[in-house]
Amino acid sequence: MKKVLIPTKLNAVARELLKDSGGYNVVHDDSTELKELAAQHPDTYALIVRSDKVTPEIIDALPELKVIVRAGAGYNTIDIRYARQRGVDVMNTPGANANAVAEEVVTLMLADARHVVQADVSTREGKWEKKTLMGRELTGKTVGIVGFGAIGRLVARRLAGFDIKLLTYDPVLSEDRAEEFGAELVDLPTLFERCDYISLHIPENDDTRGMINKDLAGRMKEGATLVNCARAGIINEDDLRAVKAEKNIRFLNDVYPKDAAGEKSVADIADLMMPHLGASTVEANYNAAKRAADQLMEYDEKGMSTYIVNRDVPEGLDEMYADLAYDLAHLARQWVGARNKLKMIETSVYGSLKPFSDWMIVPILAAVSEEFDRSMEAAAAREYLKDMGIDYNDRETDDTKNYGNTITIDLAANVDHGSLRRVSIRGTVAEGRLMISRIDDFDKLYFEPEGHAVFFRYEDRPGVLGQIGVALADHGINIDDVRNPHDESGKYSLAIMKTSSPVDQEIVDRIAGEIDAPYAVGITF
Ligand SMILES: NC(=O)C1=CN([C@@H]2O[C@H](COP(=O)(O)OP(=O)(O)OC[C@H]3O[C@@H](n4cnc5c(N)ncnc54)[C@H](O)[C@@H]3O)[C@@H](O)[C@H]2O)C=CC1
Ligand SMILES: O=C(O)C(=O)COP(=O)(O)O
Repeated sequence: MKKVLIPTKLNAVARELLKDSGGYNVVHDDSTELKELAAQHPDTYALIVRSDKVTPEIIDALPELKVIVRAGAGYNTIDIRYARQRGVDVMNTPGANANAVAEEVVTLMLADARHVVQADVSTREGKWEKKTLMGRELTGKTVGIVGFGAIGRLVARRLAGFDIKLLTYDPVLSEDRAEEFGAELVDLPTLFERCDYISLHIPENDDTRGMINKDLAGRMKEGATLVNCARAGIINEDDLRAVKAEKNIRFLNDVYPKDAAGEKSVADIADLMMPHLGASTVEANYNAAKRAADQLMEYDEKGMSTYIVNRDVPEGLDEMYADLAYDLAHLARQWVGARNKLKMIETSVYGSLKPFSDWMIVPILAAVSEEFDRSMEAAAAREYLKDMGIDYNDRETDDTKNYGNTITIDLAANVDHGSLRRVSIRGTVAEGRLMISRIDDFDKLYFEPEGHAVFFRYEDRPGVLGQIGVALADHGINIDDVRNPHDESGKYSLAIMKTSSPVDQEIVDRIAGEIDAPYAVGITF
């Protein structure tokens, strides 16, 4: 049974669903520190968290860990890059708690506009501050939503009853789509200049950290309100502090650098502060818990999930093609010699995959270089290649060749005395399976890159397959499947054998010597 650790306050539905499925041993404990729980349960397979910090130390303490599910939206508290390096997938449950946040935003806006907290305190104290607590109405005001995702859209819908003028900024949103929500798509400076209320609904990441700076805050209208129920790091606190004093900005806040008791650095500038309660409703907690359990079970069934956030596959690209690019590059790298210095990578991407050809360098590089982190961007990959002195060429391709949706990867590496060793490998996805269709001149292979395999290229003659089979058997290795195509000239043969267990390159090299095969590779996909 797979062990699932839930070290957080999460609706019991997650625990129950997983237990009922019969496949999971669930440890749900929200009163012990995650660090301590990790030490107690090193055999944890999946971790389900909320805003709990998942550091490299936690990941390292769980050597069996395969997946982290963030029951919620923001995953900036999880070291997703480190998780990637360790082969751990990270998922979130987008939208599951969005309505709770949207309602919190409306609550904060109205509470501040009508001085609800202050009025309660002073009335309890026996005061009658009817004159000083004059309010403002939300109706008819201009509201700007930064980030028009699950929460941003719901804020728009919930506020619709107030007859507001709605502006939004989101780089992936089209004007037409914004219009469908009754919103005008504008740039960020315009949004800050025109709105009475601005609500932030973007993730915190390298692009958005400190995004709300002096320039943007300085554009706000006198007395306008800024709501942050997204993440603390998005706002440059000192810049906001400076502008707030000048312009009487109202600042309503739910989020902090750290989710913990203690003094808050924003206390002097925040007009309302909540202890990160955006998602803390019974309904959202149930939804997120259920989604976390359902997604985990689906992930285990299919071995894949569209909710994975640290594999970085672009929208519109079937994840399988990213895996294909990885497997092709992995095989090509072994083919040119895993320890030989790589000199050149060339990709030829056909059919509907063409728009993603630039991005393909990410899984390719992850396959050919252990240090490269698959969660990185294509631009970083190209920089990395430049630094390593590896030529990279994404070839223009011609679809009249009828190659369908295929990827070809050519690699060249330096062998002794500056000579180059090259390989060209093509593959596709057919019937939902990855297929390697060509290696150099060996065509129509349709070989599934899965499990363990050995490849030997040799001058064609009878008896070689038998020799390889006997040599493998001597090492206790069984053969599960064999292909033995000839190249176009008919002079060379390629033996592809799937084996019951991995075959050390040392054994492969010894067999290659016996059968005089200059190209020989043992690989596990
Ligand atoms: N206070 C709380 O308890 C909660 C806070 N959150 C925070 O809210 C954030 C948004 O959540 P969702 O709406 O569910 O996520 P989402 O992924 O559905 O939406 C985020 C939107 O932000 C947009 N975006 C990304 N970078 C941007 C940029 N530089 N400028 C403008 N827009 C940008 C994206 O295109 C996307 O449409 C989460 O990442 C999380 O940090 C989420 C849930 C609860
Ligand atoms: O889902 C999110 O991004 C949130 O910020 C909610 O955090 P929480 O689950 O309440 O710790």
